[in-house]
Amino acid sequence: ARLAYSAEQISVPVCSSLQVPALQLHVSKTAMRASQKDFESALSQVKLLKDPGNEVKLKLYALYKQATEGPCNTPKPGVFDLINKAKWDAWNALGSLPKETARQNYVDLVSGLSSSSDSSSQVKPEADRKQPGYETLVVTSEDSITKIMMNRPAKKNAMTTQMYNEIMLALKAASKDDSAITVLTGNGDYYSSGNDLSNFTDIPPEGIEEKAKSGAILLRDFVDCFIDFPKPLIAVVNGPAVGISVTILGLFDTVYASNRATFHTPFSHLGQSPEGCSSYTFPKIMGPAKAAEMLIFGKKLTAAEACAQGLVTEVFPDSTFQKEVWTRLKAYSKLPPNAMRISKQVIRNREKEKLHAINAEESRVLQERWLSDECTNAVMNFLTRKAKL
Ligand SMILES: CCCC/C=C/CC(=O)SCCNC(=O)CCNC(=O)[C@H](O)C(C)(C)COP(=O)(O)OP(=O)(O)OC[C@H]1O[C@@H](n2cnc3c(N)ncnc32)[C@H](O)[C@@H]1OP(=O)(O)O
Repeated sequence: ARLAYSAEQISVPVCSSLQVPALQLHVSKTAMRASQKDFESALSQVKLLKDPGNEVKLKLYALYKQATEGPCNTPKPGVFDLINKAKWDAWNALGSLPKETARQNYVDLVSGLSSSSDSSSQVKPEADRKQPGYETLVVTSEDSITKIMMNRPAKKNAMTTQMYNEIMLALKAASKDDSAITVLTGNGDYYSSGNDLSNFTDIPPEGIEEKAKSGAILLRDFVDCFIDFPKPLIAVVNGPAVGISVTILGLFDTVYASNRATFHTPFSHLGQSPEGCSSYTFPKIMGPAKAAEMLIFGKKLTAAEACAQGLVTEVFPDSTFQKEVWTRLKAYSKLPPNAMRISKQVIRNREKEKLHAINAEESRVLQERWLSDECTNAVMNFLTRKAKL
């Protein structure tokens, strides 16, 4: 019955009944002087508030009636007269609360609503809402959404070692914050061009084997964070996506893409092999033949193709992408957070152990690939391509 009330259905009777001349208030003289002015000002203030929701409106209605007429004195409406019954119930629940107390409670409630609506209407610029401590990301939390935005637009959001570490930190923080959903997206024209190939040039004194080993540990830890992430995780793919930024999409709950986005995993071209659990999630999502074309032959998919194959949830025109996606996400973020988390667990939990084992195996294989001539030559080709031009 509660869900059947629209804000409009409730607000008309509640607000119209608030428009009662102050002289009709029967209160004691001392209390009148002290709080009638406050009460009257609360009555005016309430009309300026943003819709506070049906529950609060019922409270306001009940306190108003109690303050002006005393305890509930009308017959109980019939069971099918849902709105009037809810209003009657709210008023009747106040029992014999004195009029003065009801009036004071009304004033306090309106004052609380005014201050909270004042602070929520002050929209701070993104720079002020930005969480500190990240150099390669912009992390913000609002409207129950934590947004993790990769922020190396000049490098097409290529993922450096620092960015992998910061994404892990941001995901761990988001898993514990009070947001309902978490979003990964990219700043600029790319979602991400995948692993930053210059990661391969930073060889420690212990040698290339050590580099491959630490890379495999980093990769495994990074992908584990996605496997274990407890809340709904949404990718907002604002542009082309390459390599690991594509493969981990199989671990997201929802993937929204601009029609400018493409999906490309050129592992063989780079002498490498699949990661991000894609060797398991891609065949499961799109069937083994389509998965092989992407993961072995590096076929680049358009957003529409990726959607047809189940990797992408929905594609939006680039011109309205941000507006449409964020409107939808804001609506989703208002759903009960525990229910969403539990639904995600029910959907994902039985696969977790398997995914961790697959991640470990893919990381082990890649560690060897990174030491191969095929990989070294491909990376050198990319890093020296401009010099050759
Ligand atoms: C430890 C975990 C390891 C996990 C392993 C994951 C595997 C993968 O992710 S494989 C995929 C690796 N990525 C690529 O192969 C993409 C390489 N980049 C490109 O092919 C092109 O840059 C592009 C097609 C993405 C964009 O081409 P476009 O001509 O439009 O722009 P550029 O001038 O090339 O790029 C601008 C700028 O950004 C640099 N850059 C872009 N992507 C990368 C990258 N992945 N690694 C390093 N640097 C990248 C590019 O060099 C340019 O830099 P400069 O302006 O300084 O020249």
